Amino acid sequence: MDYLSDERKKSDFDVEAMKVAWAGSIQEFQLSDRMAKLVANDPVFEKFTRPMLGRKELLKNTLRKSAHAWKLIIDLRLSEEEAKWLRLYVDEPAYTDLHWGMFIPAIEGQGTEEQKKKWLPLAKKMQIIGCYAQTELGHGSNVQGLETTATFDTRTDEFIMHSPTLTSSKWWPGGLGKLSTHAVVYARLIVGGQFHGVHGFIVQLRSLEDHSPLPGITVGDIGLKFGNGAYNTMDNGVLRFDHVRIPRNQMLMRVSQVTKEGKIMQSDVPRQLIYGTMVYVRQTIVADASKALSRAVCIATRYSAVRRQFGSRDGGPETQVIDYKTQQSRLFPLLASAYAFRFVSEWLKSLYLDVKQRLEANEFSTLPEAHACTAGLKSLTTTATADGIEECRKLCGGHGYLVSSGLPELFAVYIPACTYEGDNVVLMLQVARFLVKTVSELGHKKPVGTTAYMGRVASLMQKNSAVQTAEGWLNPGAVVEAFESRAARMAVRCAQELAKFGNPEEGFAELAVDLVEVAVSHCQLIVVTKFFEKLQQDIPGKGVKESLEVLCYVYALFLLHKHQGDFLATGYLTPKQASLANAQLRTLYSKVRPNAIALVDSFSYTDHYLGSILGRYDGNVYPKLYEAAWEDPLNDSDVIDGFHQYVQPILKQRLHSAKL
Ligand SMILES: CCC/C=C/C(=O)SCCNC(=O)CCNC(=O)[C@H](O)C(C)(C)COP(=O)([O-])OP(=O)([O-])OC[C@H]1O[C@@H](n2cnc3c(N)ncnc32)[C@H](O)[C@@H]1OP(=O)([O-])[O-]
Ligand SMILES: Cc1cc2nc3c(=O)[nH]c(=O)nc-3n(C[C@H](O)[C@H](O)[C@H](O)COP(=O)(O)OP(=O)(O)OC[C@H]3O[C@@H](n4cnc5c(N)ncnc54)[C@H](O)[C@@H]3O)c2cc1C
Repeated sequence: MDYLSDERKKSDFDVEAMKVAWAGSIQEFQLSDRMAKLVANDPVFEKFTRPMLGRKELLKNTLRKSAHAWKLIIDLRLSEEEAKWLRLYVDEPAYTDLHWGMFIPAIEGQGTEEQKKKWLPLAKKMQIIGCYAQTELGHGSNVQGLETTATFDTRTDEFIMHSPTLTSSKWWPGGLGKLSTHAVVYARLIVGGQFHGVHGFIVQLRSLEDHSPLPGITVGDIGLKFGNGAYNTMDNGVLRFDHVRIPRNQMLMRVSQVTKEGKIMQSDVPRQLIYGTMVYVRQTIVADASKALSRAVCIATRYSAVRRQFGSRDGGPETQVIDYKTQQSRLFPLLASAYAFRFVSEWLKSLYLDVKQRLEANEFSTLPEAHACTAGLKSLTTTATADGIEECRKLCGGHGYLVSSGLPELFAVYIPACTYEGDNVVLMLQVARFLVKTVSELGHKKPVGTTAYMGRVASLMQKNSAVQTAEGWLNPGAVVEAFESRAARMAVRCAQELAKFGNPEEGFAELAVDLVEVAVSHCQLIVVTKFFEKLQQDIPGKGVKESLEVLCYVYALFLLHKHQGDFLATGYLTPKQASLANAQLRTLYSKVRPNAIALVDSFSYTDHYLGSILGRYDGNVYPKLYEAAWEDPLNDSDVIDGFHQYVQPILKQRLHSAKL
């Protein structure tokens, strides 16, 4: 029985067409759908018992699933793209994520042609397993502060990898703890006693025969992390080197080369390319944010339609909690954000691919913008998603706290995204630096791309909003101009404050909080703009574009309401205009309401991937929650182990004293 069928009948758009719009194209939809079903129908990928397992059993279980996934990839001759989707739907962090997601991209981006030819075939056939070993116990954010050394020995034509201090121990790399045979290790290059910056080195860690650590290498797992199951399926590791020698040709040499004689040769490639893998991964993290948020929203939306509280005094049905305005005002902006992040990630991927092609042709002019966009959008979307998952848990009331809701594990797995690949504050400060530089160059350099609006800064500083009615906000020009004016005015104001400091670095440190707010406002502008640009494309299907338009306005006006302090303080809006935006937002929520279930169905998630009783497609929540309770190991017997030993004596003592 489909308990949500009445809800599904209420929608006024073509759900199948929306699935394609969400996926990006019919091909993407079919590919992803095929992989989702392949995983969902395979009992090896069962995941409901995961949070109950001890660490060793948990990790072994992950290895079993990864091996099965690899077998499927080989047997079914899946393409790299199909394999990526398959791993995503297996939905279990594993060493393979770092192998495919960072080790291989690091070699692709920073290796020479010769190095790629040697290492990539081995890695792609999984004859070696690699990880990305950058962070240390003492330094993560400050990459230039890493302490591991790679000292060139001209006599033997080798680098000596060494961990000179405790704080130089590599700490955190996923896949390092127990599984990687190799790592791209980031270390201070020392040639002729001089420091020549941090570079990547391919280092073998474990024997390919018996997997034992090679001489001079100490390696292990860093221990349990937040949550049951969750990220504990990953062997984040610690690594120390004691004068380990590697051949010279294992330094990744696309940016700088060290010759046999110990000479450093710089190519025309900027040194920032050493950070290139992080740019690539940050871009993928934005797409992952839309996945994680849409999952949480799907669970909370379906459950909000099933759950009823209050409202009936005559024995009739109570009110579905999704009909409460407060529930809508918390849930629908998250639904809109999931779509907004999906479309901005689509755009970011195309920006990244363009930059990648240019880099391959040694054209580096767009790298700073790519860095600012990937860093800023990674920070913005992961912060919103982590907060959004927790909000979805609250939206599900008490049952959201049950592991079987799927939300606790999703939250525990997701939240480190705010930290890994760059702490979100540190990344926003990078965006702020880029914006301040853009403002300072306005006199002689025309800003382009996502900062083009800064070129109109004079008019954005003067013009105020012309919106007079709530309907007046349903105008892309009015909304985008509001976000542009806010971002431009905040950036200029900050630049003026910075100019008051004699030392710019001192000013930057002092004004860091304001600078982060400037960066956030710029990134929100990007997301809003890219959503409107998406709506200008041809989006087929009855009512699909109209529904997306509603979500786009919800996203923008929700942000406007949330940050109305900024919009008012910069003088672009009057309090009346801000309250008109809020009135429009209420109307928009009423438009989302009948489509809410269809909008989450459009994510096309299988019940396996959602992993949630509250978010089941058929809405059959209560019987399944009840059944699941009896599957808990505590309910294997009526009297639990330990009762007779620890509880009964207390009870007996009470009976005894009562007799007295
Ligand atoms: C999925 C789960 C697995 C997780 C894995 C991990 O976590 S792996 C570990 C993840 N770890 C982290 O994410 C660590 C986070 N930390 C970092 O990325 C860096 O240490 C930093 C960016 C914070 C500072 O860098 P810095 O000390 O070099 O100092 P600086 O600020 O002065 O910058 C100098 C110049 O470089 C520019 N530029 C900077 N980055 C990039 C870039 N990617 N591209 C292009 N350009 C970039 C910057 O704009 C500036 O340009 P300008 O003004 O001269 O034209
Ligand atoms: C689950 C997980 C997986 C990971 N996987 C890998 C991996 O595979 N490979 C790898 O190399 N690393 C990995 N990491 C490490 C990760 O990249 C770092 O933890 C991350 O870059 C943050 O650095 P940090 O830990 O040094 O934080 P810190 O920089 O110590 O942050 C602590 C606090 O200081 C603040 N702060 C720091 N610098 C500044 C500043 N300049 N201005 C203002 N505030 C500042 C931060 O905002 C934060 O609040 C992983 C981490 C996690 C949690």
